[in-house]
Amino acid sequence: MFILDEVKREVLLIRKKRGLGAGKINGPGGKIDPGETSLQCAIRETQEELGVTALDPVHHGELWFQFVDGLRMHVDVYVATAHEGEPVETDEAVPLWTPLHALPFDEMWADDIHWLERMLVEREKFLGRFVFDDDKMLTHEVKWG
Ligand SMILES: Nc1nc2c([nH]c(=O)n2[C@H]2C[C@H](O)[C@@H](COP(=O)(O)OP(=O)(O)OP(=O)(O)O)O2)c(=O)[nH]1
Repeated sequence: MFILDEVKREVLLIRKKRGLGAGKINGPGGKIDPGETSLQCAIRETQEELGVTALDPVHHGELWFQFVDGLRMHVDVYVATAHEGEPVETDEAVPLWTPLHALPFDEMWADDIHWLERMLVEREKFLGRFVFDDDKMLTHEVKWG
């Protein structure tokens, strides 16, 4: 989930403290619970990780990851331009309001540089496919529109 402040031109990121991608900067998110939609999951994870409720999130993209060890992962990406509550640090994450022109790609997942800024600035929708060997991205392919 990427929450935007359109006036300040900032996005609410997190530094993740534990779980997959611990130490990395990312949008809030996590695994779908039984019976939940991906949208409900993204809203719940954002509440759990930051104490903030995203309002009217829009589905903006899909990430398909193939890891060489066989693991596959599918991630739905949402953008919200309104929210309730002020972000707080939790056991899971530190909130980071970040200018859209200064996204910290060197501390993010390796694929993010290929879609995140264009999605947030141009508000385009996308589909991304990536092959990873552990943390290292081997191939990337992004389709827009
Ligand atoms: N931006 C971006 N996000 C990614 C990438 N890979 C990846 O798993 N994510 C997201 C999807 C999830 O929101 C989050 C990983 O969460 P997870 O489901 O494995 O982990 P978690 O430990 O937080 O899960 P949970 O126990 O809270 O459900 O990171 C990536 O390459 N780029």
